[in-house]
Amino acid sequence: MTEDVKAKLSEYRDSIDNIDAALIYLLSERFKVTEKVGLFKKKYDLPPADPDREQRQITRLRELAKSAKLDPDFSEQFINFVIEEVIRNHKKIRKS
Ligand SMILES: C=C(O[C@@H]1C=C(C(=O)O)C=C[C@H]1O)C(=O)O
Repeated sequence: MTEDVKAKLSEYRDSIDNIDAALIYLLSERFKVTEKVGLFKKKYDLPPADPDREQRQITRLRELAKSAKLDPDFSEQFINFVIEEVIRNHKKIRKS
């Protein structure tokens, strides 16, 4: 690898590292809110999962992904992965 190639790759990776950090902070904020929702649902005896809400989120995010030139299938998989974890947490909160 030439020094130029190394420098360019390092520049791209610095940018990736910043984006990854932003994603972690954003996810952390999202999980802070969903924890509040979990406590709220426990208090008012609401079910941990809401499939209708999830379907609306998926539809919305698939549209957003298309306009952002991101693969809508990837976006759907990603949000399903996150929601799955949220529901797991809500079930734990409900039992606590
Ligand atoms: C956060 C909620 O609970 C669950 C988790 C969701 C999410 O992470 O976006 C969406 C719907 C629910 O299945 C909610 O009902 O709003």
